[in-house]
Amino acid sequence: MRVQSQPPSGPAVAVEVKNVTRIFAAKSGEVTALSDVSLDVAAGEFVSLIGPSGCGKSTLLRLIADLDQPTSGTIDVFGKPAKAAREAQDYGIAFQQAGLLPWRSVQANIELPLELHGQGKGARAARAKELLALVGLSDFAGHMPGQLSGGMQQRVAIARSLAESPSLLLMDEPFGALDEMTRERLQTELLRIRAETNAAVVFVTHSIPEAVYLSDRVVVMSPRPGRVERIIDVALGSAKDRAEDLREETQFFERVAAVRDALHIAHGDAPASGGAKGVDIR
Ligand SMILES: Nc1ncnc2c1ncn2[C@@H]1O[C@H](COP(=O)(O)OP(=O)(O)OP(=O)(O)O)[C@@H](O)[C@H]1O
Repeated sequence: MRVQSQPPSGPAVAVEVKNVTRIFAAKSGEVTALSDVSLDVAAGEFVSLIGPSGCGKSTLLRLIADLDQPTSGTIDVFGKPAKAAREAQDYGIAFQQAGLLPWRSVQANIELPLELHGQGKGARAARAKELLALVGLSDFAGHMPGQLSGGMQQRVAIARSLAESPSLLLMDEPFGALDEMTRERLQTELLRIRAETNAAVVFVTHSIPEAVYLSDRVVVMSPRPGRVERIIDVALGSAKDRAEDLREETQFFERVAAVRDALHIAHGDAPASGGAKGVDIR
């Protein structure tokens, strides 16, 4: 199976967000979604963004993906401006809705980015085969998306985001619409995929346990206008050393409590005094 790792000579920083502010024009006046946000994500690092609803998590991810532009500040991806990184296909994207084309088979969906970028039929099919194996769907290449469960569709979307071996994955609540069991299974699968690909990941979630289980660092954002309130170093080992039983360990609960307290402080509550709006503290 082909795996991708950051070349030793490549930049050590995957994403560099510097003093980014994003102000939207709305009917009721201006909305400051992000205010002076700075954040670095190292090559190969998994960073989650968590914070109350409307604090600008998706906005920040969209800015990194160059789907939107900051009002002020700069964003570099692997040392290039976000626009150049998008043009160079340096990252893959997966969102909450799998976003598969219903009239194309699973394999054809995975091949789509390769097809759009002119890769030949044989090479595309070989890559799709590797990716189907990576996400555990080898037997479903010929199925149509509508014949798959939500969790399977999400795995297809992840396979598609990995098609061009990106060194960076941008994921906006990719498991948000799934039941708890499927969600936990896919989290473990994502850890495995990441251990194999060594891609950096920026991951938006509302779930504290999900953020802790997956991440090297958890970025806690303040209510709108979103700022980086605190960064929690999870320090629970590398992706390949994490497994289901981690969820039962004392250290895991300690990190969950640390993120929860940081969210309460960001929200202006006393620590551990009730939930921050829009964040799942289960
Ligand atoms: N295109 C837009 N035009 C106007 N306002 C916008 C636009 N996009 C986002 N906003 C506003 O910016 C703020 C941040 O939105 P964003 O979707 O980034 O938050 P979020 O933290 O991802 O929220 P949630 O957790 O609910 O998904 C919100 O107040 C939202 O209404």
